[in-house]
Amino acid sequence: MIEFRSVGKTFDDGTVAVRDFSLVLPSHSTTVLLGSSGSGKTTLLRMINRMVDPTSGSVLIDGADVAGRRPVELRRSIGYVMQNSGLLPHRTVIDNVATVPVLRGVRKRDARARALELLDTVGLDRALADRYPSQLSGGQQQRVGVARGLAADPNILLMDEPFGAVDPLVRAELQQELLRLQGELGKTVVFVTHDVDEAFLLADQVVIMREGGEVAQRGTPAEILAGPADDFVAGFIGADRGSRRLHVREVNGARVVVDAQGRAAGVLEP
Ligand SMILES: Nc1ncnc2c1ncn2[C@@H]1O[C@H](COP(=O)(O)OP(=O)(O)OP(=O)(O)O)[C@@H](O)[C@H]1O
Repeated sequence: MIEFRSVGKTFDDGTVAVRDFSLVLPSHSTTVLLGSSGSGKTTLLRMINRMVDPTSGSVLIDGADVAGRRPVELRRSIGYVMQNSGLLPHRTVIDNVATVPVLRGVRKRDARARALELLDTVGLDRALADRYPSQLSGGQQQRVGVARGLAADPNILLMDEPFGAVDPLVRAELQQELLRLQGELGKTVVFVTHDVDEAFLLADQVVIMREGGEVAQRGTPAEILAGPADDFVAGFIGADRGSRRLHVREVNGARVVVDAQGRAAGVLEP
């Protein structure tokens, strides 16, 4: 379990990124921080592995304050996947995946063998292992990024807009892959995005954020859809535009669910 207790962050230049943020993130589930640019999502994510230290309050992992952990050691024990995969350009795919385990003392041969297994896990062909990142597509690079995030077998996986830079089709594929992986591995995933559909698809818990790290609403996707807390949330998730309203239409005796544009979304079971 990860817990933010009245956390604040004011950067050296006086920017208040987060005022007072509290949240519990249950283990083995996915929490999505959803909000527009500058709402403090990345800052909060990075507090978990001490890439950023809060200026007030504390962050706890399984009840222990991360302030008591050595940052480098903590960072290597937590998976981190970012938007542009963050791969080392002069290292091959397999070396990129094996880097952290080697730094943690795993023998190189063992780390490479495990890295090959991880390529399978994220749905990448082992034939790509000796390529350099620039020789991969964007979607393949992101998969390598996920494999690298999983390499140290962390309990916690931090994902900062990991699929933001790939085209919509590949993005949808990566989202499905993450759902499958999460079903198998059951990590504690913290996922940052400003894409509402992505958030609702992946999250067990969604946290909708306003500027300054203020929580506008927290709940399951169904709870938020069923009852947006205010106009800000309704606007953010598109409820006010009716774009998430589904209707039932009778077609040849069957009840078909259609979206705001009249597109068929599915059939209601009798
Ligand atoms: N190192 C820094 N120094 C000063 N201000 C910063 C620093 N890092 C972030 N900020 C500011 O803190 C605020 C929150 O930034 P943060 O990156 O956490 O937002 P975000 O919600 O992740 O945004 P995005 O979706 O654009 O990544 C912004 O106003 C940003 O400009």
